[in-house]
Amino acid sequence: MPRTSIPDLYEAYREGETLTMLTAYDAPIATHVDRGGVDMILVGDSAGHNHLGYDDTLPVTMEEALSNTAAVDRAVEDAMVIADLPFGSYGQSMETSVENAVRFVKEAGADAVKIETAPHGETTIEIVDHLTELGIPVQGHVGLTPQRMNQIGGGYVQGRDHETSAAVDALVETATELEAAGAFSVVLEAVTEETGKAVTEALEVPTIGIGAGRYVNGQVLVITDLLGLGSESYSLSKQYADLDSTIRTAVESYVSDVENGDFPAEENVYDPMTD
Ligand SMILES: Nc1nc(=O)c2c([nH]1)NC[C@@H]1CN(c3ccc(C(=O)N[C@@H](CCC(=O)O)C(=O)O)cc3)CN21
Ligand SMILES: CC(C)C(=O)C(=O)O
Ligand SMILES: [Mg+2]
Repeated sequence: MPRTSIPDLYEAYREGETLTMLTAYDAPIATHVDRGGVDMILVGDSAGHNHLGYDDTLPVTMEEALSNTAAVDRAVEDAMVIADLPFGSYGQSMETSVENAVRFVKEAGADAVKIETAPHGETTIEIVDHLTELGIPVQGHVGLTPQRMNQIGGGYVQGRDHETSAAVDALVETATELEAAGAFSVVLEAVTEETGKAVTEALEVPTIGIGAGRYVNGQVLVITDLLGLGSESYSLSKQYADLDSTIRTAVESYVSDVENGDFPAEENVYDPMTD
């Protein structure tokens, strides 16, 4: 069975199914995310802080993002694999933007790419248009766009002052422009529920929310938040497991077993060769 395609996604969406997406940065986690049944796996540039130990997403390089995507690609059978284009890998010229996006498809096995767009960001909207024409499906991303954190200044909810504000109008217009440029769906990050609803109503393609309330067409979370693995807790998220304590307890038990001489035990020791 081939992986989930754009038509498969649209069919599920038309049938009223709420779409599911999670991030993954490596093969073992991607295996569980895939077999667990999500529609889309995003190899997020949130790997920066959640996988690679950086402070945020900005330092993530092409090579790191390609390596993460290839690892996820090798593990995934069913879900659509979307590569998040890292900061600086698109936007400086159409040529390098296309070249870099193509590498995710050709070298790393991505089925689609995702690009962040600032309010009315003409440059990235044009890139979405070009990539779509070349056969690379593009997911848009508006609202809080962490690659612009140096401008935004922190984890601030975007376009908060209700439907009347210019900020919300700009979000709706930008998402509409992304759809017109060919984006197959649009991620909405950290916006009020009213904004999420307004953008979703304005678009025909599905909206995927993270901290965008209930009236969107799909949800995405960062996998390490969901697993309780080395991340802060955010009110937009939900923690379904506590891997931090599971892993810490396992490591401490190993250390004390070795120190106490309880590991290796008899069953962990090889017998001599017998004839
Ligand atoms: N691991 C991880 N998971 C995430 O979900 C996540 C990140 N990292 N990094 C940044 C983005 C943006 N996120 C967030 C998180 C909280 C607010 C929030 O509650 N903002 C408050 C202000 C908080 C403040 O004063 O700093 C607001 O009212 O705008 C917004 C966006 C979560 N996101
Ligand atoms: C949170 C999602 C949408 C993302 O862009 C990421 O994980 O990098
Ligand atoms: Mg991202």
